[in-house]
Amino acid sequence: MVNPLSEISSSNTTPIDETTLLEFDQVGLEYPFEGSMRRIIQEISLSIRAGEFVSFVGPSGCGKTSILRMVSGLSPAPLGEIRYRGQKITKPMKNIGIAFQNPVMLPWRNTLDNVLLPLEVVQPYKQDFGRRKAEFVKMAQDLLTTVRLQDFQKQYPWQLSGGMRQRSSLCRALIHQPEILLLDEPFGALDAFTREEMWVMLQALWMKAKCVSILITHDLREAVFLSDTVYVMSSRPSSIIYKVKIDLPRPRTLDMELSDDFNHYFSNIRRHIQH
Ligand SMILES: Nc1ncnc2c1ncn2[C@@H]1O[C@H](COP(=O)(O)OP(=O)(O)OP(=O)(O)O)[C@@H](O)[C@H]1O
Repeated sequence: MVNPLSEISSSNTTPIDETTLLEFDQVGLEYPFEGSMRRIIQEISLSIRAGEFVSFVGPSGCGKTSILRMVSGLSPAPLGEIRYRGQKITKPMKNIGIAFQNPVMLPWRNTLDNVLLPLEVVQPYKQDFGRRKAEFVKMAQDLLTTVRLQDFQKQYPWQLSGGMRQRSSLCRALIHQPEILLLDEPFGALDAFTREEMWVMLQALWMKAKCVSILITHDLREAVFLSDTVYVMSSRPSSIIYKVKIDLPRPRTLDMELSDDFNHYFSNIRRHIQH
């Protein structure tokens, strides 16, 4: 059985940089609703280490997607602050990768060219694109190989399955080596078998990229499988009601889902959500 103290220990099996990359300091959120302001997030304070994989789970409408928007800087935190390397996030961040539930790929570009796209538009890669193209193609091919799409580089999005498109979009989100990867229910549209395959591939990508990953998901097994830390949010106005460190060794395998430890984590998280 899992030692219950592991839930408050800082043990982690992934060799990563221990420095804090992101800090949430009394972050709150409200939106206008029917003529007044409605509180969505009451207060969240937490910190995320460089290279950590965290998930947020909680009831619909508690503000999970809004957390990603605040971290991205597209909608900076209106109450309290989120700091990246000690600096308050006030504008869109440059070094993030994003993957959503429905990957948008350009239909006139093949898989390889879709993955390369960020390097054509994001500095400092953009200015060097012509000169370093062979190196960039190699980077894209390495990512595609990690998700077993090495034989589909020349296919167009409409020639790929939903799972393949999502794998390509994860490669595209990581090609510019972001420090933070934001994942908003990336596998929500996939069937259960494909989704589990995607967990394994995302884990492989993340272990190579060593970036912070923040996953929003309704799938508690997905959160346990992938995360170093799972945060459970209450309903609106929300706060963090439970934090658990997932002390399973990496790389995790799908067989681990059957283990007592895995199920202990899963049922504890589910119990806190039901509360
Ligand atoms: N731009 C906005 N203006 C007003 N209200 C908003 C805005 N964006 C989100 N909301 C409201 O804030 C609340 C939280 O939205 P958010 O999408 O962050 O929740 P969520 O936890 O991700 O939900 P779900 O699990 O259903 O995707 C919802 O009630 C939503 O209607």
